[in-house]
Amino acid sequence: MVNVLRFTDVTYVRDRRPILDGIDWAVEDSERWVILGPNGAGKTTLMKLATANDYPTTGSVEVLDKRLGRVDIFELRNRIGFVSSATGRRIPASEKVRDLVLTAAYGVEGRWNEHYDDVDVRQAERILAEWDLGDYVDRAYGTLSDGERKRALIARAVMTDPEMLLLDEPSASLDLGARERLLQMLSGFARSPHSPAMIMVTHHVEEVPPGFTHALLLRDGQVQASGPITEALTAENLEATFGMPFELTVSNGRYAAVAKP
Ligand SMILES: Nc1ncnc2c1ncn2[C@@H]1O[C@H](COP(=O)(O)OP(=O)(O)OP(=O)(O)O)[C@@H](O)[C@H]1O
Repeated sequence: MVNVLRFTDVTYVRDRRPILDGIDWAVEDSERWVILGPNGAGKTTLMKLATANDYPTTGSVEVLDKRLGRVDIFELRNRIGFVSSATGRRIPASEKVRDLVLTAAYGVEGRWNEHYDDVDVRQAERILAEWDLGDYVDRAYGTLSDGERKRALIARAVMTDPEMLLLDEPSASLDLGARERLLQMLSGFARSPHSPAMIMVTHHVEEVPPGFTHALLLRDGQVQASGPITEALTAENLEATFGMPFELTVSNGRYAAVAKP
């Protein structure tokens, strides 16, 4: 087991307000974490630190064994796969799907005049096929549906064989079918021993892919619960996190929560 992420007493303060407050959290390479919490709880801020896109105000964040503030963050970011709605907005609409994945190997968005090796082209096409986009390699990114775009962005994120894959609300805005399809694929990916550590932010327990092993529940910048998913993702912890009582059910690894009448 290798530690890919370690937060020690992390505080992140803006406008004199603690947005993250005393966070202790560690992730190992075999773990798949889901992060839940109400709007404004600090989930995106946590992601920014975990992807080396910002620094804590106090405390320490170690990403892939390197302490933020003492390491070249550009070298570190090459070892991390990250998908968020902001990532998608940076992709030119005319970008071919194959190039979208291929350019990840060179850390650029939008193909210019780079030369790519055949081996990279084949790898990009293989990954696209794995994410069910084998027939879309010559399509422009802007012509894809939301669900197809999400899968294309994940394919791009895994192209560089990252040691950690972070997904910020990958199912947001997807229709039921597209969401279920994505969840099935994420579930399969999560269960593969060859996959990197995974961390996924979501607003809904229904979107937790089976195979995810751990959960972190955040409220007002503080950890309400954290640990193996069966211990952390409980009705009691959801109530403490969202401030209302829930009935929580689990069936075939899928969670569902409704407010108690
Ligand atoms: N740079 C900043 N300056 C001031 N306030 C900030 C800054 N970044 C985040 N915040 C505030 O910190 C709080 C947490 O924001 P964050 O985006 O991390 O929450 P979140 O859990 O991801 O929310 P959501 O579920 O709505 O996406 C919010 O109240 C936000 O307005």
